[in-house]
Amino acid sequence: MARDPQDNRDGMTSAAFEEEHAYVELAYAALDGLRSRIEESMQQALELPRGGTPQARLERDVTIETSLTRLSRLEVGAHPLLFGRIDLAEAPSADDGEGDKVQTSYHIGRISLSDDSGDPLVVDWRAPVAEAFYRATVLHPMNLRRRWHLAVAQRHLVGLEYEDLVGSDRSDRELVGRASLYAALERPRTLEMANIVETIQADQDELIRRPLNRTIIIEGSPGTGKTAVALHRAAYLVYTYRWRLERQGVLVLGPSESFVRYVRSVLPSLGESGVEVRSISGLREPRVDSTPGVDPIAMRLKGDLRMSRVLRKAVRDRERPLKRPVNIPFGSRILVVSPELSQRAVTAGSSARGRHNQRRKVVEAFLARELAIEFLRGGQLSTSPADLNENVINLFDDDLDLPLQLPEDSEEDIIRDVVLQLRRLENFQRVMDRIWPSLRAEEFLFDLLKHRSLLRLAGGSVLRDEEIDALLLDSELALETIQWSDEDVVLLDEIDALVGAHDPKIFGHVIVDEAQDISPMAARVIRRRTSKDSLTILGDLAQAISPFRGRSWSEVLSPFGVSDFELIRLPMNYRSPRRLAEVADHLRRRILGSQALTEVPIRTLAGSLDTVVARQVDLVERLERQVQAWLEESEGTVALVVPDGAQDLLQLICKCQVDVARVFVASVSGVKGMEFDSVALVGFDVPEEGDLLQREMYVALTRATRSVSMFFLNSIPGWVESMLA
Ligand SMILES: Nc1ncnc2c1ncn2[C@@H]1O[C@H](COP(=O)(O)OP(=O)(O)OP(=O)(O)O)[C@@H](O)[C@H]1O
Repeated sequence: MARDPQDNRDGMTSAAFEEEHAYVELAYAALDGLRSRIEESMQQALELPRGGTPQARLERDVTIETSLTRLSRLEVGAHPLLFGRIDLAEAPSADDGEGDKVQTSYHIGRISLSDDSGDPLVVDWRAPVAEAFYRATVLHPMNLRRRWHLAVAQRHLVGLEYEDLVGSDRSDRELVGRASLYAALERPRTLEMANIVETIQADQDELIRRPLNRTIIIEGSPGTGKTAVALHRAAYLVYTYRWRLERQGVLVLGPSESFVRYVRSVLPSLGESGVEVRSISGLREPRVDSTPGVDPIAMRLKGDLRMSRVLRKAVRDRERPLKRPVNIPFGSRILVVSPELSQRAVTAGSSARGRHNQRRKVVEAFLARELAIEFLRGGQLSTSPADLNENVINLFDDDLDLPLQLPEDSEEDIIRDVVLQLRRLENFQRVMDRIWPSLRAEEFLFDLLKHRSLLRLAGGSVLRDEEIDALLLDSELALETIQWSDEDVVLLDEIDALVGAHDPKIFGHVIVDEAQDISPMAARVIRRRTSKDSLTILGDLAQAISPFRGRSWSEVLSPFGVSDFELIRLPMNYRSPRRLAEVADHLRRRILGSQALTEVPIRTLAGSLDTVVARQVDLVERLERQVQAWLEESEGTVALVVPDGAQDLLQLICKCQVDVARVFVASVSGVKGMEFDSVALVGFDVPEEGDLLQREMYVALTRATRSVSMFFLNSIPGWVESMLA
């Protein structure tokens, strides 16, 4: 990185600086001008008289709609409008029109802007021309002579630097915009992730700009920028394939609601609103409040692919003929639904197309028609006093508009009339509910998980007895008060699909972050929302902490129905300071064994890691002191993390009196994918290293950008001591 040769010591008065300073002002003035022109035309449309021809009304609505969309695309908030400039080595030939101005340098920014004559003032970072800004290296200069990095704050240029790409002897692995990158990496964190658009590195850019209709897996250890790549790729795809993705949209999936909150401001800060960011359980419509599961056995079972067979069978079990005949009083007659008739109705439903709830109509039509034919043949005359009573009521029931048989009516007319009346009859619907009920996922799952007999009927051939026991809900629970788990919501979504309750939205591209823990059943939730083979999957097998940990990428991917994918590794760690990277590397090798590859930590900060033994009685106080010290040391954030399942400990440390705007308290699953300046790991004291605890420790420890303290409640386990030695 070099400064402009004419720079004086503070670099503020050089000719280049002045020139860029003026350019930044010009670009902001153009942005303001464009915004006020759009606002003006929208205002004019709003002031038009309300009435007018339908054509005029339509035009006005379109003007308002387009103005609002254009304004939202020009929204850069407090972020710099532009941050880079590229100078071309050779000007492109101007063969597309005589007298065209040949552009030899471009400014790169968050959005595209042109001057009054239509020449680009700022080029959107996602446009093809901007690619060289991120990717050019000395070995592959991509026709760049020089690359500039502009630091802009509050609409003014405050710093300027450049790199020469020709005539320099730097190696190809050079970081792009080193000074800006380091400044970004060293800044204190907030509880919301920041975008990296100004400092995207070449290998990240290459992944961000991969074409749409592919499945790629991006793996990398913690801090290699997977989430950053995921979000910038979403913004890139929406921009580049706008005409295809405008309606369908792009979906980014994260591991939890806290993760969704953590990343939610990145896409708006990139000026992109066409991307939905959700957790998997947050995908289902209508939304169900759910919490992460606590019982690993039930969690594993509910995520197991066998559940799709159990649920399919459970739905079929609700499509069942009557065991005994049922009488339906109808006028002065009794129509009998025999087991044999109900069986034929079920068979008609089973062989029809569509899903369970839609096929109910077929069953209903079949049954009503058969009964109407019976009616035509005379049915049975009612004799029982109860029936007669009901018949009398039926006869005077306004709703029952009994078919009046006129001589000219054809048999078909009469049948049609009877069918209509039967369908409105409560007794008839009651029979329908017995043989082919209309199913709602919540009630259906609640019934299934509450009754051993139903579970055994549905799952007896694929689940063992102890597995059925593990799935059973507490018999005291009521549907109105049940707390669904995230895994239950995955099952609800499967049931929706089986019964045809809600048709899920299909996205043009789906990006799945932290995919290592996606259960096979959750993969089906995603697959139902994905257009074929247009997926970006990101994750790290060493960070798998769910009951499905220990799988290979092929195993993770198989329930997605994708067999053709490319696996790419991100090579650099942008998060961990040296000491933490070293310990993390050690843990990674213990978890993955010989397959563990090491990423290059690029930060120079040493960082710190210490251990504390605290007794339960003074744990809260000691944590508070540590948190206070960290908060005074830097403006950043702190996380207090306990192992998953340590509910009591979590409740205890929630008592810490801390600044909630900067301190986050959670178990390991709740901090997956997130980042904090300092992290306290609390209660990881297991004498023997277990696979799960090591993985959880790995996830928790690698959240920190500066310091980690491990608080043990008994003593420092030997395996931890030897690892830290
Ligand atoms: N090119 C870059 N410029 C500036 N910051 C970067 C860049 N790449 C990554 N970072 C920063 O590095 C940190 C780690 O990135 P990110 O959270 O995307 O990593 P990750 O691979 O998803 O980690 P994990 O596996 O732990 O979820 C973030 O603060 C991110 O902003």
